[in-house]
Amino acid sequence: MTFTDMLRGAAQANRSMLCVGLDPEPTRFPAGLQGDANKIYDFCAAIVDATADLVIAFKPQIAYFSAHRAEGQLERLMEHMRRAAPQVPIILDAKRGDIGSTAEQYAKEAFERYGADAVTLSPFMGFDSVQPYLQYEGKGAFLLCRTSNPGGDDLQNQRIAGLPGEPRLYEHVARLAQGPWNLNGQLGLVVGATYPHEIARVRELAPTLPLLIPGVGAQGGDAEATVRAGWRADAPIIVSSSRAVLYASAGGDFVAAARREAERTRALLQAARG
Ligand SMILES: O=c1ccn([C@@H]2O[C@H](COP(=O)(O)O)[C@@H](O)[C@H]2O)c(=O)[nH]1
Repeated sequence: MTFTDMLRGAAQANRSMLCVGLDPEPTRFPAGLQGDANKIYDFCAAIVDATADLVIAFKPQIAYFSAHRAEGQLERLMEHMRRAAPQVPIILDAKRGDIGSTAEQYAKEAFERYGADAVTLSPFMGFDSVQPYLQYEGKGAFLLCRTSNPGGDDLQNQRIAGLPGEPRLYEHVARLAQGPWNLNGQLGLVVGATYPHEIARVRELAPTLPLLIPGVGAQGGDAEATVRAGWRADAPIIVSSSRAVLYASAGGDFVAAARREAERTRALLQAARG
């Protein structure tokens, strides 16, 4: 089964376009786990178990694990997600980008070591830095296109003078991903929920690609505008929220609170489809 098949299956089964992001920060854990980096697995597994029937995907962000020397816990968590929620695809948010020989190692890390179904990548180093990931049949790769942070303007919004029509860099990335770079239909794009106009533009240029859309919740992105701009019946969007779900409560009820916030966000997104 390919990553895209998994996405469609989870969207349908869970009636969802919500992705729960797993960004474990021990200082924000509830009492009993608080400050303890050895509890990263326990915290994340509890969130996974509470939300697995509500999501289209899970998105662990690798930095939150490696910063705490918790790669072993990430391996266990990936195994747990595959066992407890086999229908839900896992997007490893690693934002890799390097020369081909190094990219081969990063691809091996994402798909063989961690068993991710998809990975996030920076396209900045060009196609040969993306190609090694495409050797893994059925796996997905999301290219950063128009990111959710204000600094995304610095490069992504600049026009490329040498190209016909002087497209903005993010528009060029969207065209490449929809067209010549998408050799086996494995590519998707990352577009921030904080920029709904750009989501709409990316959707115009990349009508069939899955869009990974972080930025609702803690970053204040507009969930309804996001869906109106990006959702198409035949092209999934994966709207990701991390902190708003993970830290919905700092108390002993954090699991129930996370589920409530995931339910609330899922309902908001579904309702916006019109
Ligand atoms: O443009 C981007 C690309 C990736 N991210 C990642 O998504 C989550 C957002 O977390 P929240 O707590 O929901 O704000 C985080 O892992 C980022 O690294 C992004 O925010 N924007």
